[in-house]
Amino acid sequence: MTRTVIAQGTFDILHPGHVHYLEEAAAMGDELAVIVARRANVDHKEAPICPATQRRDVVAALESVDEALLGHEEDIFVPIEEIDPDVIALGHDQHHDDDAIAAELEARGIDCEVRRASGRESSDGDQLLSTRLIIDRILERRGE
Ligand SMILES: Cc1cc2nc3c(=O)[nH]c(=O)nc-3n(C[C@H](O)[C@H](O)[C@H](O)COP(=O)(O)O)c2cc1C
Ligand SMILES: Nc1ncnc2c1ncn2[C@@H]1O[C@H](COP(=O)(O)OP(=O)(O)OP(=O)(O)O)[C@@H](O)[C@H]1O
Repeated sequence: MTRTVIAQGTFDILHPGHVHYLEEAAAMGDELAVIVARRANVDHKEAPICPATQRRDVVAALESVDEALLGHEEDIFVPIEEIDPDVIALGHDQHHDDDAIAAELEARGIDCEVRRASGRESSDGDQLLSTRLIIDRILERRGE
């Protein structure tokens, strides 16, 4: 039986931390589907710069990704109900609570494991492994 894994995030400006996360998530099963967050749901940090369709299309082009789709505007569990995954791979720093997600899955009758991926650190101390760091560097270099 094919094991489907779900990963999710904003993926505004891609960097090797995203590549690491999605490769690790893909290795948790046979097929990886990635839910790309809608701008309206990115409320815990600055809103993304790139449009949602652009973020989805770039994620879809990665080798580890079988499918990338736009998230639901109001109910983040709707795509999960449709895909019915075997594993949800949370990112190492995603603010979601593992137990709360597991409880909601159970309440909706979705039999799915919740796992946490690992974080990738800069190998030479110089890499910019977060979208925020990349944007901060751009603003610094352009003298904003
Ligand atoms: C299981 C799961 C499903 C999600 N589904 C959606 C969704 O359908 N639509 C959406 O806009 N965001 C969805 N999200 C939320 C975003 O993917 C994301 O966590 C957040 O909005 C962006 O923050 P981040 O990139 O720091 O994780 C989901 C998150 C989780 C954990
Ligand atoms: N360095 C990293 N190592 C492993 N996973 C990462 C890394 N950076 C981001 N991710 C994961 O990628 C997914 C999408 O992350 P997101 O788009 O929020 O990127 P980000 O670079 O962390 O953004 P920001 O700097 O704005 O918080 C999340 O699940 C996150 O945990």
